[in-house]
Amino acid sequence: MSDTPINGLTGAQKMNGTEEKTPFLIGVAGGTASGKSTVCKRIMEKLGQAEIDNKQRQVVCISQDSFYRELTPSEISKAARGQFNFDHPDAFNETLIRDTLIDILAGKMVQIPTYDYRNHALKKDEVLTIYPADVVLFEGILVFYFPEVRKLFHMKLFVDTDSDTRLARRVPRDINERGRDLDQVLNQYMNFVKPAFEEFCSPTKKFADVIIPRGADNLVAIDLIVQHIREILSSKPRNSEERSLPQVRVHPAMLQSPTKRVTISNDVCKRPH
Ligand SMILES: Nc1ncnc2c1ncn2[C@@H]1O[C@H](COP(=O)(O)OP(=O)(O)O)[C@@H](O)[C@H]1O
Ligand SMILES: Nc1ccn([C@@H]2O[C@H](COP(=O)(O)O)[C@@H](O)[C@H]2O)c(=O)n1
Repeated sequence: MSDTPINGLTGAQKMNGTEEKTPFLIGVAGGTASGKSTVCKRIMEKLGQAEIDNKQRQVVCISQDSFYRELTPSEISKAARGQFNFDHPDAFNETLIRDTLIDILAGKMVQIPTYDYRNHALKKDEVLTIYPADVVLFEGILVFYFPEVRKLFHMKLFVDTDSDTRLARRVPRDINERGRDLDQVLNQYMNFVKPAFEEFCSPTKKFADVIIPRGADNLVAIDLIVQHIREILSSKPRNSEERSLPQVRVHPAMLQSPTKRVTISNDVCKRPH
């Protein structure tokens, strides 16, 4: 990458006396079950990154769901009844998303928790360590919603899958993987997911540089994106030893964790169930 400033950051920044490379940050937005994480997974696979050890990876993927804010006891009981709006921007910790991405752009290693959809809470004892990489994919329903976050991306993708297909995928996924029953999934969808998609997510499509119709089925779009990433990677140093790992941002939720930390090292795009 050249040293031409992109989004206010330069390709190489001085940190603690060490030259740090700024990763190329790609935002991947789209409605629920549009295929965001599947698209990221395909990109990682095509780049031969899926099987590589976390520390050595040049491309990493992070989910916005790791940044759901902690709920109060009354919100947790609402969530258990399917009456909490997880699709509203207020459900996320915007400041932490921004600060974490800024650290990543500064070449720092960060630690983030994974998300437990069954208990509507962060898994404080399952930590995903994100080592400095050349390309970082950040995927989620509202990654383009917050202006302070949106402006950090070098490239913005929007996965555009029709809402019938998304609902048809969400129902079995939420029942099989997220511990929900059919009534709960449909009620939550009609009361919160669909209206919030229309109000908050869909309007962010206009910020995208590339819209990917049909998600992971769109092999042409994925190949074009992969080709672009290859060009970025070919201009970056290969040797991960050239990077230093000076500082770690630890997600505040993990500071309260009394249990041991598990570093998940080989998940392509961690979407816990
Ligand atoms: N192109 C596809 N064809 C069939 N099933 C798909 C496709 N893309 C995603 N899925 C399935 O749909 C569900 C949601 O996909 P996922 O990639 O997790 O979406 P998102 O990250 O946008 O929520 C998953 O069960 C996934 O396996
Ligand atoms: N406790 C939670 C947290 C989130 N959700 C739903 O997840 C969706 C976002 O994840 P995708 O993989 O579908 O992009 C979002 O639509 C929330 O409704 C949930 O149901 N419970």
